[in-house]
Amino acid sequence: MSERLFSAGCGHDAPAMPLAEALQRILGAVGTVAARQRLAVRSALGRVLAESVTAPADVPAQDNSAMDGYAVRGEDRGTETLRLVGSAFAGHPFSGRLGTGECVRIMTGGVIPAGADTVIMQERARAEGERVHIESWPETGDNIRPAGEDLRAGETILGPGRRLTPADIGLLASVGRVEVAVHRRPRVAFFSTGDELRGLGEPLGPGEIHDSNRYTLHAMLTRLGAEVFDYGVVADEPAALAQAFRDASAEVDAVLTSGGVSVGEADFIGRILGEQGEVDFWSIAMKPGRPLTFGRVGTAWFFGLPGNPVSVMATFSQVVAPTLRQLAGENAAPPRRFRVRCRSRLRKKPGRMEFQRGRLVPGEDGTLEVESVGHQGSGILRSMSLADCFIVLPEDAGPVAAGEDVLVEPFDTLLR
Ligand SMILES: Nc1nc2c(c(=O)[nH]1)N[C@H]1C(S)=C(S)[C@@H](COP(=O)(O)OP(=O)(O)OC[C@H]3O[C@@H](n4cnc5c(N)ncnc54)[C@H](O)[C@@H]3O)O[C@H]1N2
Ligand code: MOO
Ligand SMILES: [Mg+2]
Repeated sequence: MSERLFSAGCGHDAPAMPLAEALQRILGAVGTVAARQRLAVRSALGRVLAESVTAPADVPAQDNSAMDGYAVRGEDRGTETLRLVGSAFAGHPFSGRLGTGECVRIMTGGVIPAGADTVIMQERARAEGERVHIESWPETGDNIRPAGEDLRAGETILGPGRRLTPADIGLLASVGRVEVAVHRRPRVAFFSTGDELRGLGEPLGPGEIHDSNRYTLHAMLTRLGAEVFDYGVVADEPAALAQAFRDASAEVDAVLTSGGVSVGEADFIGRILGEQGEVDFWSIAMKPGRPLTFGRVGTAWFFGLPGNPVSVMATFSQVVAPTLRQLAGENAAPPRRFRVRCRSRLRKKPGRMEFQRGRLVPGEDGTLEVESVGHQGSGILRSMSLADCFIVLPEDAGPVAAGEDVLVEPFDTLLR
């Protein structure tokens, strides 16, 4: 742990840190999981590439036909009848060379025979045995997909830090890649804290609730491709929490908890983190999510997420996800935010950057607009379920009147 990281911002009287500053601090401290492994291309979906991949040859390797029809010579343009001299089906090239007045039957994907430079689609021609009558000539060069049109030999097609998408998997296959080097997945342990929490299938006593945060966390971690270690529910008891901190931090890159980070008499996370590890900051100027706590325990990074279910999701998406993406070696872009008209009136007090839950809708003229999903309390998990974007309101902003522009951040695959 660097001196710099833990030299400032600690203590329960420190002011809430702006989100951007907190992120910069964390990302500056957290490196990348160095270990790599080689995986079969088929198994690499969602993994982060740890090498640069170049195309060993042009794709497609040869000029080929975009249509079923006849390969011809542009010089013969205007000739009404051509002589059929062979065929070029996909996988079965024509081995000869086209002479004056000749054509070759060709199928989509068939290699353009030597001498040919144009394909006439079969709807524009009529064959009678060896004679092919051309009804209308295209421009010379039409209906040909040139070699290297998709990829050029030597061209970098994917770079380190790329999280592989389905298209990338296909692209790798298209250049004949069998295996790729990827980063090891980040290992993340997590547990819920709270005497009131009951597991699924257990009846609820007075004042008890079902533990939902552990399920949301598991789901979001799964979307990020983390290797997860679920340590269950831990009671609001310092000794039990201290033990859980020790158990969970062994051999993982990060530990996440939910609950117990505020100032209540059963909120022990900050204290235990201080005893078992180090606290960097414990308050962030974001709503929901103010008491987000960050530090280090053993060799793992620690994130104490607030207990409120929406606070868990908001802090995870804004702070934990970028951190885990970086740990995983991903070259992640900052969140994409767009300015759109807001249909709803929004309550907001200056002080914290807010992540209100919204839904994107087409306006009267089809332009994008956003509306609030309603109740914005940080205990209203339904607001996340109904939403498809965050309405991002800056720290110093006040209320928003209906019809004003706001910034929206559409949910990506982490939250959808
Ligand atoms: N006097 C103050 N009180 C509070 C402040 C404050 O600044 N001063 N901040 C509020 C804010 S903002 C938040 S956010 C919460 C954070 O609370 P904790 O992280 O201490 O979480 P808990 O007190 O343990 O629980 C809060 C809330 O969430 C429910 N919860 C907890 N875990 C789960 C779970 N796994 N699944 C579902 N729901 C869970 C819990 O029952 C509570 O209702 O503090 C405010 N208070
Ligand atoms: O900061 Mo808290 O998450 O608003 O309820
Ligand atoms: Mg509390």
